[in-house]
Amino acid sequence: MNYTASITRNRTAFDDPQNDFLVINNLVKSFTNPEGRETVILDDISLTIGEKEYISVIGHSGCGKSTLLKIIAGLDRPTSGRVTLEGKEIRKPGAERMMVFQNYALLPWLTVKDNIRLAVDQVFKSASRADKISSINQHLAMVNLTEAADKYPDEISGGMKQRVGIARALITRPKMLLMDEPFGALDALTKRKLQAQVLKIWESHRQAVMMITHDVDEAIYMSDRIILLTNGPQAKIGQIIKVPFAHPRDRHAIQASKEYAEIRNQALDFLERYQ
Ligand SMILES: Nc1ncnc2c1ncn2[C@@H]1O[C@H](COP(=O)(O)OP(=O)(O)OP(=O)(O)O)[C@@H](O)[C@H]1O
Repeated sequence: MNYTASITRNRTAFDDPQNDFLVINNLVKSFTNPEGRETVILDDISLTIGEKEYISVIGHSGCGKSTLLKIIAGLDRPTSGRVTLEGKEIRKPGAERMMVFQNYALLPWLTVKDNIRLAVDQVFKSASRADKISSINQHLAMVNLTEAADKYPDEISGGMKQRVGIARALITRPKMLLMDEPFGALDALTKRKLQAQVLKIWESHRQAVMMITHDVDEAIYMSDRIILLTNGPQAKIGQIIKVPFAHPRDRHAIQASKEYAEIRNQALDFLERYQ
């Protein structure tokens, strides 16, 4: 395999040659505390994401990663700057952007199947009952949950709950998947299995992904670019690392390469510098 690592610093919007599917332009986000003092959390973030690109965002706790994701989801608004998806400004949540949360966010009184059905009913209001059932079954199978379809969330493991969250997000065919530490609450083995499963699904149905993670190996294994944020307040994009490995990826093959160690060290050095 011919890997060529290219590592760039301080790239800004429009630098990416892919396309301008999601464009974050000079985004600033501040919060005002109860005494009326304003703190700038995210400071002048500019970034362009391609429509089939998998992006990871890494940064120390509290730097503003979830805030950035929430703004893209339309759950919060920037203080200044703009975020556009296919040229349209994001002002509120929409079915073309789906979130996967770290703590699953399933409805405990609904079965696995019905948690997924809820998303289908909200997005595909006019689809026939037969089509909905067939799509739900297909997505349950995709994340290996067919056997658990009629169980309730408190009857299944954390890894299974996260697979329900992923199936629920994927079934609506969003153009962009927003994942906030999706594997953060899982044990090491379940985490590896689910990372591989999600990557395999993404490799066969590519869409734009922004995933927040604290795990450098996860970011390298899964993503096309890694966005490193400096510490808050006033966090900025400190560095962007392009991951040069082609998809589909084999974790062991890429980990054995010289480029993997190089990228890993770059990311860890950055995080150490901003401790
Ligand atoms: N609604 C809010 N009002 C006031 N301050 C907020 C609000 N939401 C977030 N913050 C502050 O903004 C900063 C960034 O928070 P955010 O949750 O985005 O960080 P994060 O990088 O995702 O952290 P972590 O890695 O720990 O999840 C924190 O200091 C947080 O206290």
